[in-house]
Amino acid sequence: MPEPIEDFYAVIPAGGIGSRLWPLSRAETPKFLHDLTGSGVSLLRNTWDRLLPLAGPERIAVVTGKAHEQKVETELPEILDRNVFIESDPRESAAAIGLAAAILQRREPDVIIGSFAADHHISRTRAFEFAVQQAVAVARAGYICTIGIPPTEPSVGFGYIQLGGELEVEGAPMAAEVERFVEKPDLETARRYYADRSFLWNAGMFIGRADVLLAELAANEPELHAGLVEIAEAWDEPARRDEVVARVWPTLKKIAIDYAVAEPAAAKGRLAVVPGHFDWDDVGDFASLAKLISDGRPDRMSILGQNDRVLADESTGLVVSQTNRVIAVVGVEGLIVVDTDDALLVTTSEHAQRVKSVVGALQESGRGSVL
Ligand SMILES: Nc1nc2c(ncn2[C@@H]2O[C@H](COP(=O)(O)OP(=O)(O)O[C@H]3O[C@H](CO)[C@@H](O)[C@H](O)[C@@H]3O)[C@@H](O)[C@H]2O)c(=O)[nH]1
Repeated sequence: MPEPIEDFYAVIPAGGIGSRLWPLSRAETPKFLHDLTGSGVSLLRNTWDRLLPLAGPERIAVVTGKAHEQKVETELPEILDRNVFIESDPRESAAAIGLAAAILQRREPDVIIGSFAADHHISRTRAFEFAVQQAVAVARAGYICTIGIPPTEPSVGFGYIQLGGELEVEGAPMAAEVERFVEKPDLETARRYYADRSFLWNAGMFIGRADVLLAELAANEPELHAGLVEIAEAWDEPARRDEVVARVWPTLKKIAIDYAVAEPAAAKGRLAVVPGHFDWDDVGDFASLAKLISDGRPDRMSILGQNDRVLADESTGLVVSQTNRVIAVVGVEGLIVVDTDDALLVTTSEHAQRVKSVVGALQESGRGSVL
């Protein structure tokens, strides 16, 4: 096991409702609070455990919404209070990660931070650790470093990283400059990038010196940066924090870090990448969840939950059972059934990405209580 990296802080932004996993993932209990892989613990807890050898328990921070504060602390009883950063409302990943960067940089001017999604599945953790160790070495050299995953399909759900020239950084033998970063291209572009072997998927991890990340944010989104710095200055003073947060946070622009930092940094030659040779899955929809838990047997029905109540005969796909109801599936391929107390979803693997639209429709039609 590696020794924790001295000047490193791991940040876990835990927000977003995982709308493609509705009705399993809800506003109250989003994806990161679920055990989707049968490991016995939530994805958030898995993320914490994975980061522990790299950062140590006192140097992992979580950025999350007010509504999830209690649950996060139950999942991570050893997290220090000073490392839980609560947002009054979600303002997307640039604000969430930027807030952590601004607070931590004020406390420790030269700190290197790594941001890691709360809801991904990763196996072969030694290879993950090696990638992060290399990314930290690259960050010390002044770059913002991403981790790139070899694509397996032309997905439109990921950012794409085009590899540039090799980087000469000690401790990072596989690092390269990023020629171009393109967040979630359209299908035609994704197909082109997939066919071109110089592109990797962005794994959604950003490692950089906090001051470098903040400088990039200041250059591209000056008002967002100024607001975050104002909040960070008051954060560790309880008497001022509430007033400043209440006044400034709601004014901050909602934008993903991929647009606010990664794309522009790549255009200026300040973004780097280390390939990740570990198994990585963002468990973004039910089709990928079905694949993940199929145990290498796509010819069978995967079952999550009360599996003694599910009868599957010559069927493939996924049944998620959260009720006492018996579910029988006969002779259907690629079926997805998600049964919860107040909502039932039926779709197919092929259409799993479209589940997100149900969430929008429920919101618009005033039936948001089941979200
Ligand atoms: N605290 C907090 N966290 C947030 C918020 N919005 C998003 N996050 C967190 O930020 C991370 C990224 O989430 P998204 O911004 O929804 O990104 P995405 O659609 O999953 O795409 C990102 O990840 C892909 C890999 O899964 C990348 O391929 C892509 O380029 C991008 O970085 C996740 O950990 C999510 O929980 C927020 O308002 N508050």
